[in-house]
Amino acid sequence: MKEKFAVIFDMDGVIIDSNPYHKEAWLQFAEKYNVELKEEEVPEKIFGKTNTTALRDVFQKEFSPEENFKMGEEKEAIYRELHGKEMVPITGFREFIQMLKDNGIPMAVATNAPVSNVDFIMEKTGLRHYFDVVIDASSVKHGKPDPEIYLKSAEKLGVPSQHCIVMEDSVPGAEAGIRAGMKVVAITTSHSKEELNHTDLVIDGYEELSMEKLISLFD
Ligand SMILES: O=P(O)(O)OC[C@H]1O[C@@H](O)[C@H](O)[C@@H](O)[C@@H]1O
Repeated sequence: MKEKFAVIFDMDGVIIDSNPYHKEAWLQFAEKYNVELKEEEVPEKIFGKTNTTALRDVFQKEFSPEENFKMGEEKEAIYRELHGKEMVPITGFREFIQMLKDNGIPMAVATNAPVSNVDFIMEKTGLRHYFDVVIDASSVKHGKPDPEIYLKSAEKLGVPSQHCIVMEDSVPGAEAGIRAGMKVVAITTSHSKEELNHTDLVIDGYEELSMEKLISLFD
């Protein structure tokens, strides 16, 4: 691959290992509203989804945009309270993006999460300055698994989508990257290798990645 490539990161489960806290937050939220939500249902119903989709699937009804926003923010306040004190990037993540930066690789964050969580996580981890583009759920019409957020990120980075690598942990997120025509590397923070093995590469940790390995995805 002679041309420059770009890397677009999902946020939850890729930059920070947040899904255990999201799971607990959703269980508390559902209990408060007296809605049945079993722990084992959370990965499929919630991981990688927008709050609008998760609220619809958990409550089994459609909410107005205003209700989605209000209830979503209520759930996220529980999440931030639970995760805020101990938030650190996933082991090896900081070193990985430093390596990309040193090699002049453009980087973006594209997340189904609301902007309130993006701001909170970027501030807590101090990582925002690494990214040329940061896009949250409010900037697109259709969240992942629709490819819109990844296509928009590539456009903003000024890199053709076939020269982009997506880093994902969720099933809908990996689908969005594949549908965007990008290379997808999946990390097993939230799902098993088997659930992610339709991607280009599955890793258990960032220490498995090098510039050579990333370049070889385009061979
Ligand atoms: O697109 P990302 O970064 O995986 O984030 C989207 C969602 O990821 C999920 O895993 C969380 O439970 C959600 O609450 C969150 O909004």
